[in-house]
Amino acid sequence: MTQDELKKAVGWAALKYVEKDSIVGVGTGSTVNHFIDALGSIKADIEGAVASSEASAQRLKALGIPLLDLNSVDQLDVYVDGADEINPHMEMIKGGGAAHTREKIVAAVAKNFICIVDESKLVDVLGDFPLPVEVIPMARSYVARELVKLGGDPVYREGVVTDNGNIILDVYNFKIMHPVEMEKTINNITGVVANGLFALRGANVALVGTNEGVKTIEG
Ligand SMILES: O=C[C@H](O)[C@H](O)[C@H](O)COP(=O)(O)O
Repeated sequence: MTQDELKKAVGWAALKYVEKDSIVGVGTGSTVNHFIDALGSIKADIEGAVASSEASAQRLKALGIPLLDLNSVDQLDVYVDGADEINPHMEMIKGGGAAHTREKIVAAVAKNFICIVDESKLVDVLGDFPLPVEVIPMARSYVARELVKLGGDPVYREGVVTDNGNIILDVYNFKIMHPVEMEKTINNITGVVANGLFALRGANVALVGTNEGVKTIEG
């Protein structure tokens, strides 16, 4: 199977976590795009969706799935999203598409985070994928210097502006042995909006697309 076929398989497999008449939290990215297509096939059975990005919102809208503002929702049963890396503790790196800040916010409101990935995203130690950090534009150089002090190698993602109007620094050469501490440490740098580590709030379930079928890992 191609990587896109594995993504499609997990996108559709995630439908089984969607309750009737519920509001669904929807992530961002090429894997989630398959989940959005799947959601379109049951749109009459759900109340609507909360999107974690403008891109996902557009896609949901195009399929006629009602969009809700997160501020009008107390709790979501499920949040479905992809990841750039996921480790055996269900901790992730996200933000390859610069959407991680809003993803964290929507995930925070959800009871269950269902992570959908193809098997290339499974790792033992996070950090081969450069860690995305969303930064207020005027703080870019300061934050970059602080990230160097932590042992990383930050690179400005040229030409990318997040949905929140900020910039992204991708941090190379981190071997992230303690994701929770690292997530807190980076978020404490003044000027950082959010970093792409999802360790304080990891996934509850991972659906992994493999050539032998979709595997379910519970956290
Ligand atoms: O900012 C983007 C998100 O965190 C994505 O969920 C992540 O990058 C995975 O995307 P994809 O499913 O396209 O590999």
